Order: sequence, then C-alpha cells, then structure tokens
Amino acid sequence: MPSPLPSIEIQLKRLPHGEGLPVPAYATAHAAGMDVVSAEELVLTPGGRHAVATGFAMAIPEGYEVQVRPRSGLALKHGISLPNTPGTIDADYRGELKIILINLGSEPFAISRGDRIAQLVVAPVQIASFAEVDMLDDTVRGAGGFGSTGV
Ligand SMILES: O=c1ccn([C@H]2C[C@H](O)[C@@H](COP(=O)(O)OP(=O)(O)OP(=O)(O)O)O2)c(=O)[nH]1
Ligand SMILES: [Mg+2]
Repeated sequence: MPSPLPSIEIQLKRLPHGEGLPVPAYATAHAAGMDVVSAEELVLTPGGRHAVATGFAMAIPEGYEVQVRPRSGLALKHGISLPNTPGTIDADYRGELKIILINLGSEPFAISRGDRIAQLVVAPVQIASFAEVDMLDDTVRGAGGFGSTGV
C-alpha cells in the first residue's frame, strides 16, 4: 500500500561500479531511514576509517538535505559508526555518495559488497541569515551552559 505521508522524489544515478546493487530503501513500513549498501569490499581495522563507495550519485531537490546516520546494530555489536554523523549531503552535490565509516571497536570489521552500512534520512532545510547586533535580549539561562543546570 502506498504511504499516506507526503513524499518527494530524488533523482538517483547509478554509477558503473553500482551495477547490480539495490537502490537505498526503507526496510520497514514506517522506517525513517533508507538503508544504503557498500559498493566495496574492505576490512576496517580498529581505529580505521574509510570513505566507502555506494555506487550512486543523486540530485536532491532544492530545500532538502540527506543526512547519513549510523546503523545502531553495527554500532552496538561492532563499534562501527560515522565520525561525521550525521553526514550532510547537500542538494547541489552531484558526486558519489560516500559513507565515512570508523571502527571504534577492538576487532577488524569486514564489509562485503552489498552489506547495509548506514541509513539515509531526508530532511527539509531551513535557510537563515545572520543579523549582527550589539546587544542580545536577556533570558533566564543567559550565558549558562555546559551543565549549568546540574546533572
Ligand atoms: O558523509 C558524507 C558527507 C558528505 N558527502 C558529500 C556530499 C556533501 O554535499 C559533500 C560536502 O560535505 P560537507 O559539507 O560535509 O564536507 P566539507 O568538508 O565541508 O566539504 P566541502 O568543502 O566540499 O563542502 O560531500 C558524502 O558523500 N558523504
Ligand atoms: Mg561543506
């Protein structure tokens, strides 16, 4: 059944080395993230990181971004995360989507072509500009931060 939620279409270009790989897709009916797979086979040594090829490029509609987030199962079981989480894919980026993985675990982690390595969350972008001023309005918090309200 098609989702009743509003949806946007994102143009996706399969690169030569993406031949045969699945298009990023939601694993369940109400998943927020689309799982994306690796186009490469590699081993991430403990502490190692790598920009993993996905075999796809995309044209995100203006006004949207794609966030790249870790998969919790890989994080919990193997310490595999993204050092830049959430990675930001800009609407004007036309290069290959790469997933920067880091192995925070203590064992080498092997990735096969076709393994689901991260998830993509599509989000609207709010554009803003800065207006420079001499004084800011008062608030109860003021300049308190970094634990100022206690543990
Ligand atoms: O996990 C990521 C993060 C970024 N990118 C691509 C798409 C994004 O639009 C571009 C730039 O990303 P970002 O702005 O985070 O990196 P930067 O270091 O600021 O590079 P740039 O100077 O190219 O903006 O790199 C990826 O493929 N994967
Ligand atoms: Mg940038």
